[in-house]
Amino acid sequence: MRKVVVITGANSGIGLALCERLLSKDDQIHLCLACRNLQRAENARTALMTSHPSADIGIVQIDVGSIKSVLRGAKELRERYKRIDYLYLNAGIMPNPRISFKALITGLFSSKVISMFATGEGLLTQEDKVTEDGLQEVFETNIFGHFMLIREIEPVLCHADGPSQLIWTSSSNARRSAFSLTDYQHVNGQESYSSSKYAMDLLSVALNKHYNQQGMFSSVVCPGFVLTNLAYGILPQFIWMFIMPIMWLVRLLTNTFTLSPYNGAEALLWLFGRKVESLDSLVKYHSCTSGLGNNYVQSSKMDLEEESSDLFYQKILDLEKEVRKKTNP
Ligand SMILES: NC(=O)C1=CN([C@@H]2O[C@H](COP(=O)(O)OP(=O)(O)OC[C@H]3O[C@@H](n4cnc5c(N)ncnc54)[C@H](OP(=O)(O)O)[C@@H]3O)[C@@H](O)[C@H]2O)C=CC1
Ligand SMILES: CC(C)=CCC[C@@H](C)[C@H]1CC[C@H]2C3=C(CC[C@]12C)[C@@]1(C)CCC(=O)C[C@@H]1CC3
Repeated sequence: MRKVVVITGANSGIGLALCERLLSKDDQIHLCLACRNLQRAENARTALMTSHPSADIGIVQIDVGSIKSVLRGAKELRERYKRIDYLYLNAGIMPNPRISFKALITGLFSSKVISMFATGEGLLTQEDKVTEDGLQEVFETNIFGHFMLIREIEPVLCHADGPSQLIWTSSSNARRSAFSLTDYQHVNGQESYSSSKYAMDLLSVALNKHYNQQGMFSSVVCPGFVLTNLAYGILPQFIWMFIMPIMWLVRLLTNTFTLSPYNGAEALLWLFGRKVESLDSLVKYHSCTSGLGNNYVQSSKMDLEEESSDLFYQKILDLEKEVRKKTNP
């Protein structure tokens, strides 16, 4: 039977590169592009069909920043598939990013220069807003919409006849100090992206604890720094192209400058087909590119305590209840 692979945010960047690479690895899969914009999804399908003419590709419209859309999309997935083998939770935003050039210049002459390039720590702030659902946009898009999606399609994800895998696109920018259990949506602060990506680590650990026995396994990936639409929101594309030689030099310092979506998708692809017994819930998988341009996967321990993961899980379950009450009074 064909393996069913659903990917959110599949129409561009790392998501689209992952689709290309999955089809090259296994042309027998059924790929489902879960995107918010149908025209962009169609364009992505056309591009994928050009390179893989016999590919089996479906589309489902899901805006993970809208509960209504998630519920509608999830219903469609439940009706369309008996089982989903892989769910890549990849869609993500970093709205209105601002670089602190002062921090960048200071960082260049400090001992933290390598970690600054690897994680972007201290260099970026964002401006978040409240969605129609009354949630912080970054939290809802990067985390909560995806969580609701998982909950809604649980019946097709959890089965006795073989495991299913959830694979989150997190970030090296995920930082414990940007996250607070008392402000898990990051209402107060300007690092909503970093906070949401840290929340992803906490959630993945909790999902493993609650769902492994039901056959569902969750992993977290850091794709490194990749030049995609997300990066073009930070600086225009022509500036990135202009400083490309500098970025290749930075690659000599840190293997996290993967730069191309193809390279960034390395760890996401590596997890496809991996035996779930070999995965460690408390580990993140990083796409890495060496100075010579070779790709490989590295793992690192998550910076968390299981107790915080449990507490966050309880909070997200409470929020789910609240949101469901509002949606279906
Ligand atoms: N670029 C980088 O350096 C890094 C990126 N990441 C993460 O990788 C993931 C992919 O981003 P990347 O490929 O870089 O950037 P892109 O902007 O190219 O891709 C983001 C994808 O997410 C989709 N998306 C955004 N908001 C929503 C929404 N509300 N509902 C459904 N889909 C949505 C976008 O759709 P649309 O085209 O309609 O906007 C797009 O397909 C993100 O989670 C990002 O945080 C992590 C580490 C580094
Ligand atoms: C000379 C040069 C390379 C300048 C660029 C400086 C910064 C704009 C980048 C250095 C590290 C980058 C980075 C990200 C954004 C751009 C930088 C801060 C991310 C935060 C983008 C989104 C992620 O998920 C992680 C990235 C980590 C590294």
